[in-house]
Amino acid sequence: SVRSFQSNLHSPHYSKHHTQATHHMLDQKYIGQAKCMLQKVGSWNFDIFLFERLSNGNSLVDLTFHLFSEYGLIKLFRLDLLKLRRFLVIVQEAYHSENPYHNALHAADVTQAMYCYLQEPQLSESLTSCDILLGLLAAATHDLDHPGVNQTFLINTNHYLASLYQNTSVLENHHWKSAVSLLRESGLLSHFPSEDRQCLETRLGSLILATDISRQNEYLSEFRTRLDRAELHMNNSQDRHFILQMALKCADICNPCRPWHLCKLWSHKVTEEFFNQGDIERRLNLDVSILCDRNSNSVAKIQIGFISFVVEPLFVEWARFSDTPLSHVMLGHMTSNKFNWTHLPQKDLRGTTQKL
Ligand SMILES: Nc1ncnc2c1ncn2[C@@H]1O[C@@H]2COP(=O)(O)O[C@H]2[C@H]1O
Ligand SMILES: [Zn+2]
Repeated sequence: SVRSFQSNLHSPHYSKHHTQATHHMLDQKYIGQAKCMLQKVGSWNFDIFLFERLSNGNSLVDLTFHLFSEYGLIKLFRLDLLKLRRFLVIVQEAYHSENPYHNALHAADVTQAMYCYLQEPQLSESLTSCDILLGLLAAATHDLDHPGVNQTFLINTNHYLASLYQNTSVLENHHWKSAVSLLRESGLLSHFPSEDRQCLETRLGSLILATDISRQNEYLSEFRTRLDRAELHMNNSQDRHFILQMALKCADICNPCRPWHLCKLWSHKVTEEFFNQGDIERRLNLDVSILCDRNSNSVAKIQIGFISFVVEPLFVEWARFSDTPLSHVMLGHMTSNKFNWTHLPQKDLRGTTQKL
């Protein structure tokens, strides 16, 4: 179980005096434990931080590759194993490891959450293999080459991406276009008929663009309306695509719905990235963006606002659509995490990762 890996990690075997050979054996041991963790990849408690350390920083590659094989997508779409691995490696490397939050680990976390949602009865009973392929691809690539600053910053500093995409969904357009170039560069889908490839690239864009958080209200009111009118039919391909968009949106902001120790780590990472941007803005004499001022914000304050105004409204609708044990677990964590941010003493709010 996951617990036994954790205790292994603290075992006294790992001392400075080990030989090359013992290090190799330890590597093997970690790889074995990472493999073992993948047996529980569908668990909402999956500890992606632990998996990242056991897989030596390759969580996005290893996790996505595992899901592709588990779904039989490799055989079904006649994917070349080497091309697939190479594609996943260039995707992982195109994330900026120096970003505290928008790095390959966030992409791996979103992919794992997406997998959990794809397994929900409403989806698993209706999605086609093509839908699943797209859902996983979109999750893995949705923040590709993220610069660690937001759209406002790019606009205010006259970044070329802002003018290229005319100040609208600047980052999401860039993530999409980057994903498409890596797909083409890897040749992963080069054996597909060109209409199929075209369709896949377009749908990929529509999924990634849905993660633009500034457009959340549009997606949410459409979701609400269609739920009210019982208008979502999973045998309709457009409705399935809409649900994939909503699932990806949920996966992207699900970190406040994870168990407390995971939620806390993500919150500190995202805040660190916001505050870094604020520091740069201050240095450049720009207005410091609302959530980015470390002098007037705290992690807890940001989380309480984010949960109340962004996460809760989305997950409440999702739970209407997919009224399952998982949805209840997520809402339960969300509520108790919000309670913790509101009531726990300062010393219990710090984020820590245990070391190998
Ligand atoms: N725990 C969190 N607290 C505050 N903002 C968050 C949190 N998680 C995600 N976000 C924001 O939600 C956004 C979703 O899209 P992005 O991943 O581009 O960028 C994300 C952050 O800006
Ligand atoms: Zn994201």
